[in-house]
Amino acid sequence: MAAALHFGGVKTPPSIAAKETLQSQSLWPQQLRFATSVASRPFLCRSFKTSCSSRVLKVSCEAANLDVLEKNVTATVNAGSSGSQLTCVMKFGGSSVASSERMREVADLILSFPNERPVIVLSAMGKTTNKLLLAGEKAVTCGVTNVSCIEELSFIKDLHIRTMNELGVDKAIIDKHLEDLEQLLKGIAMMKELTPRTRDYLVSFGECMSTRIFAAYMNTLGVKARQYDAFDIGFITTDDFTNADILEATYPAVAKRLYDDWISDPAIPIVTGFLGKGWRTCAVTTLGRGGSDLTATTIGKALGLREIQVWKDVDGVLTCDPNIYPNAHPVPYLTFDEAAELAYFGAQVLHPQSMRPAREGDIPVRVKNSYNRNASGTLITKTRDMTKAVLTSIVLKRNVTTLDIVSTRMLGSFGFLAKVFSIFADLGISVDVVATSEVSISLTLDPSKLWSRELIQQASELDHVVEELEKIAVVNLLQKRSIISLIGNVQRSSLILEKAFRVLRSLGVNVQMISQGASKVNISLVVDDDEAEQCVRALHSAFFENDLPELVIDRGNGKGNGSPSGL
Ligand SMILES: Nc1ncnc2c1ncn2[C@@H]1O[C@H](COP(=O)(O)OP(=O)(O)O)[C@@H](O)[C@H]1O
Ligand SMILES: N[C@@H](CC(=O)OP(=O)(O)O)C(=O)O
Repeated sequence: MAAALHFGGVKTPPSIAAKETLQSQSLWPQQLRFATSVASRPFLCRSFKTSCSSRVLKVSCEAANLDVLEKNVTATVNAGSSGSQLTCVMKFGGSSVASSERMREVADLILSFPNERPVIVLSAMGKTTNKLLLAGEKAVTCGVTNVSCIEELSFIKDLHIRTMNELGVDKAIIDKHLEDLEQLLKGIAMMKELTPRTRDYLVSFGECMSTRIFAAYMNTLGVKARQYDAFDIGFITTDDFTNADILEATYPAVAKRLYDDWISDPAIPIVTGFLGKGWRTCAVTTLGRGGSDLTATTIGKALGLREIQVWKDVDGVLTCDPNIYPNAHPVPYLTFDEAAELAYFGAQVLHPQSMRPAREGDIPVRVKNSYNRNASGTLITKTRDMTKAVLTSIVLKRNVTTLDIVSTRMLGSFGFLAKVFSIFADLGISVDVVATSEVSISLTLDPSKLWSRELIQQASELDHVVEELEKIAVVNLLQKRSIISLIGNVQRSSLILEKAFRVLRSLGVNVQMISQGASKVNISLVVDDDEAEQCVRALHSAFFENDLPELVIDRGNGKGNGSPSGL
């Protein structure tokens, strides 16, 4: 296998000390509201402006027919005072709103920021999405008459009804959803199939119900709140069911709808996370698992808000997955690039695409713990002071397939690389990590793209990839691999690699591939799945607890004997 390392120069990002100082003085400083220019976000009339004019894309979507009308719309924002605009997004994930008790806590948390006028984004309660998917799968085989006995359906009904009872809200608000959900499951049972499109419609019930319950609860507290289904307020997506992308038309549409409503009748918007509307089909789509983070950052960008807060069940982005290493600790600052890389390479804490809107809108993202609101969390911004940074976080992506492709020299090097990548493009398979020489390529395939397909389809797609590649190369397909990503200051790559390899060598682990991404914040190492967790734990100890193994001598068995030598 050929592995290529490319260590390019990295510019030291300017310090964000000024912004950080403001934020440390007061958690959500008013001053930052005016930090970015209105001109850079033409749709918005922020601060003291009383009206603004902008070109808005109006999308009307009717039965597989998309009309995109460009219209000059004058949105009049009669703010009255600087204090009346929406200020931030607060997103609460499933773990934050898992029960009535949690919903009370979240309402209290929101109200503990009296200077904020937030847009709230909610996920489905607890593990509702998983339960809905399981119920759907059971419905395929259980027969129509047995649908009402599906355990997960009963669980979902009980959870939501109990929550409404305990919160004292009118149960009628989700009666129709519970009825429709059961009907849908009967439809699936009758058809004996669960298509990706139906799957998305099925899981949408989770967010549609949690937001209705929460908005009703806020109203009972005397706080005016208004529920929104994202697919009704302009979240326009591709029709890639289960993993849809947000289209540009979303930003002006969402901004117009939320601002118009806010101006004419102010009420805290409570928006369903995770959901959209396919631009061709007009059917409900989802943004991929964990997609409510992306909903939050999209709204933040659309409205040009001061800050996007994502409230989780951990004290921020941690130095590694706490399920692998319970002593992982919070990372106080990250750049959008670091966070994106971390999310893309498998850290469940953020949706892989969620940093894009925040970066484009240059809106800080704060990851906080709704169970421990005083923890300072992680602040994600465009730049940060990297002078002292070495490693920020270690991320593990399991169950990866790697391919070693060596040219049979039927093509020149240009033709070879182009042909290889065109095969992946034609099959719609994303590649994660790549290392190349002139005549060979080692790469890993993005498992999330394969997960969304049926197992049988995955297997035949892999066969097909290999078959195509074998026309020009010798191919070696290796499964059950893991990517360990070292996210940090790759300007210190030699230091990072020296330390990392010392740790891996002490474990007797051979790295099968190594690559540094173009983002310059990530070094990826590919190892066997069954060695990966042990490696992450040892790397964490070495980098974050200074528990570095002694230098070792290789005695020919690849394991070393623990006695120091110059590496
Ligand atoms: N590097 C990491 N930092 C923080 N949490 C992580 C990390 N890697 C994995 N996790 C997991 O991500 C979970 C939070 O993400 P998620 O479940 O999507 O939150 P929510 O449902 O609240 O949006 C944590 O409970 C933790 O187990
Ligand atoms: N409920 C969806 C969307 C989401 O973002 O959830 P969470 O915020 O709990 O990760 C899911 O489980 O994927």
